[in-house]
Amino acid sequence: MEENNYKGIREQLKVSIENLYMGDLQILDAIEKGLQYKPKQMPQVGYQGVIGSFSEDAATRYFKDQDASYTRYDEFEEVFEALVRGEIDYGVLPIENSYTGEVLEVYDLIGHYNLYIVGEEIVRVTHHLAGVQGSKIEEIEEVYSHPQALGQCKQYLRQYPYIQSIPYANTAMAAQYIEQLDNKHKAAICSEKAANLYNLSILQRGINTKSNNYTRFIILSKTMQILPECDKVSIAFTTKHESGALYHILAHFAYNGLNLLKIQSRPMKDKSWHYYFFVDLEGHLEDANMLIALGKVSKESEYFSILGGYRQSKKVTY
Ligand SMILES: O=C(O)C(=O)C[C@]1(C(=O)O)C=C[C@@H](O)C=C1
Repeated sequence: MEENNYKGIREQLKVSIENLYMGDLQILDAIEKGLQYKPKQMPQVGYQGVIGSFSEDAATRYFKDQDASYTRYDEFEEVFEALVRGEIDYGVLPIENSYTGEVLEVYDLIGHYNLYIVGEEIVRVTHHLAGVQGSKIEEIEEVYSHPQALGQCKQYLRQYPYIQSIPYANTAMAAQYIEQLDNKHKAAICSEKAANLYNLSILQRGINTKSNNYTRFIILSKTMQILPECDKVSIAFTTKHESGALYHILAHFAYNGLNLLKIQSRPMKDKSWHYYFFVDLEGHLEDANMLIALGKVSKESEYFSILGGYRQSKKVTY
């Protein structure tokens, strides 16, 4: 009598997913490693700016239940470098604001460094105009802040066309600089915490154009770390330069019932008019439909990388 080789649907599904990743099995290995990760006690966390920045706010909110220690860096790229060196376990970086949009430098750095997104935190961003003690709005000639913050307060600043907006590395670093300058003609746009810490007086509160002003921060790590409740997946890929290439890739998300949350393109710096696509999808890296779609996309794209699976940030309630 002939033997029945029926393996069961689950077993067959596993084999067909494995076949889909043939030649790219390291992708499945990285996911499996990510699923086995155990949260580290007392992590070292890095962010750009100084205390009082929105990045510090995002970092301390995200790691509030862990006994984390924090290291500050002057530039976004220094946070990436510290992660690669193993100096910190996590880096917290702004990626997108609800009003001014993407922090493009951070997208470009994600494309350049092989790091993973392991979480995200959305924070409410309220900006204040702050000057040295005794200064008055009418006397301000220059205002310093991060370009994103200047953009988020543009409407307010338009009332004072004689005030020059000067880009600075970070909102709280701008506040610290104003304290050092001790000049009543210069001001910073920063958080209330930064104004208090750097001994500035708030000349005008809440100057952001939209009161519902939020910035989404990502948490980066050297390894994939997938929590059980993960409901968001980020990937990066490049397509062939031919008709329908992106359309065909996006079709895999539609056919597998995946909701696309965001798509962003960025130029490949060493290949003119070619682009990296960064895509966020709703779902879990353990789901069969997700693995099938990503397996197909990896086969059809010239470059493909899973940036991570993580939990979507909770709604901001403060
Ligand atoms: O963290 C800070 O305070 C920053 O200056 C950075 C940053 C950003 O790059 O988006 C963070 C949040 C706000 O959107 C404005 C500026």
